[in-house]
Amino acid sequence: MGLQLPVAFTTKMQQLLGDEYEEFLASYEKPRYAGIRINTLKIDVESFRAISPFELKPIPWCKTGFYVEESLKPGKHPYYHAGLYYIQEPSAMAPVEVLDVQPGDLVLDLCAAPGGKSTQIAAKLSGQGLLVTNDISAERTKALAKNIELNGVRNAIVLNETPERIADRFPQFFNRILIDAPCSGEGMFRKDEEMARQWEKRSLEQYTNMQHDILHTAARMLSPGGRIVYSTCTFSPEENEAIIAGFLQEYEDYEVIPLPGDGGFAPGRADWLVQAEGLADLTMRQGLTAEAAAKTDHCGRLWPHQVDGEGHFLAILQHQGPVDPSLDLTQYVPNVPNSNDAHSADHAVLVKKGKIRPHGRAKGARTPSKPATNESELLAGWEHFRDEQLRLQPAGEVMIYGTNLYISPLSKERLNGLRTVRSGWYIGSVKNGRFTPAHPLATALKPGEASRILELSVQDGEVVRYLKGETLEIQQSRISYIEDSGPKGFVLVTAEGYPLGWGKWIDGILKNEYPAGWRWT
Ligand SMILES: C[S@@+](CC[C@H](N)C(=O)[O-])C[C@H]1O[C@@H](n2cnc3c(N)ncnc32)[C@H](O)[C@@H]1O
Repeated sequence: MGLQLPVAFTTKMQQLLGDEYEEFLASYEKPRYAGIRINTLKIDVESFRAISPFELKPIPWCKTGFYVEESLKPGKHPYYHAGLYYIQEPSAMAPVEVLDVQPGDLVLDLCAAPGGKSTQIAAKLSGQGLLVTNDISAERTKALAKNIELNGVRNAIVLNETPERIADRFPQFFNRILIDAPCSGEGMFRKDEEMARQWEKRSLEQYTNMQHDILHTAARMLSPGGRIVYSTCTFSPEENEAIIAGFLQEYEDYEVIPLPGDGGFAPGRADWLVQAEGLADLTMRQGLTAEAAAKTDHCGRLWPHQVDGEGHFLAILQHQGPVDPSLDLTQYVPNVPNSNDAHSADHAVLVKKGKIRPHGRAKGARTPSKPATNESELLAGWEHFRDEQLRLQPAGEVMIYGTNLYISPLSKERLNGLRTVRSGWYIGSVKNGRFTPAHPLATALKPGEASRILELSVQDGEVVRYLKGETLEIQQSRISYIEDSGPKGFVLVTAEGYPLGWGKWIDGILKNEYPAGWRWT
């Protein structure tokens, strides 16, 4: 075997799995599985299937997930850069599927970086409601924010906070909470050999303490009748069933509800808590009752020797409510219109080359002549740009931080004092007194929402040149624009109709506005 598994790990798994162990061990000889999840904020599954550059094999527990051949490098396709799909380990798609997110929900993803599950939640919210996505690591929230933006999410707030500080601000607020807990990562050994090397150096107790604290703090933030999904990518019962049993013992108004039967989930291993040799003392040490331990049978596991995936643990913790009928979730969140609906290539061709009809433009709007210096001038800069360049009236509060503008699904007061990486949809900033649209404004737009569009073809290499940051020669006839905006100025650049970013067109030249940190390398 190429991969060196830690001896203490294999000994423990042999003890736990008994007869199943050889099969489990043999799974490490198989290649790892790669998956993509279609981002339904940008394209529906059938439309993607029609244009997919890869052969797609469905993942049983996720309707939008597909196995793909890793050697085809899905991260190196323009459609990835257009946010049409997210590359995600197949088992990792399971927790959000059972979180049961509906458009309009108030969702917290507490341990979210780099954002695989957050982007999946955002797709399920379909632009309505709120996603608060958080990670304690400042470094990792950079990737989280980027993935939120690449995937065209408008209604997310990205935090870099401790769960306690969020709980102080949002008591009983969210009706869905995901805890994809930090863990010893035993299910990652095949994907990342470094995890196997690190495993022995880390203390299990350090993880279980963290997991306990995160779950108990999350319970403070759940509204009555809401749901928490707890997941890990590790096999150890200490980090899984034992955490859930301890929680159930303390919180009698929760139950673990069974996982759907069609996803390939194996049951939780309550028996490991009460019977397995060497673990009996664990239950005793944690004072777990046999009754609480037994309830963890309803948890679920994806095993690498039973399904095509690296493995995961998940538990649905349902609060018994009752849901307060006076609790109207929308009272917290201004009604951000659902302009993130999935759109197909048909929508993309609605905009034809050349002039297009004006829509929603404020007549007589003028470019502000002086540099913007105060909040009302910053706002006026945005409004002018919106009326001139966009066909969109987004609801939600425009928040100003320094010279940066966001449209946020929450009021500024709610976020005061919290380390906020993104306070909503980043729409632009003011540079040299002029409003400049932000890159995430472009990535979350639909082609029909921009007044000036350039469609590049994926086939002829032009898209890649744009993604590399090159200046392109583009004839005027290729720019589509509304009648009175003219062809000059900011252009929404698309890959066959799917937005990539901004360019600035003047006299046959497209100046590239694709951000340096995002470029194709
Ligand atoms: C398994 S990873 C999350 C993966 C992510 N859910 C995804 O799907 O892309 C666990 C994350 O928890 C974060 N973390 C660790 N301790 C935390 C804490 N106390 N509060 C919040 N996040 C924490 C880590 O920085 C790490 O990014």
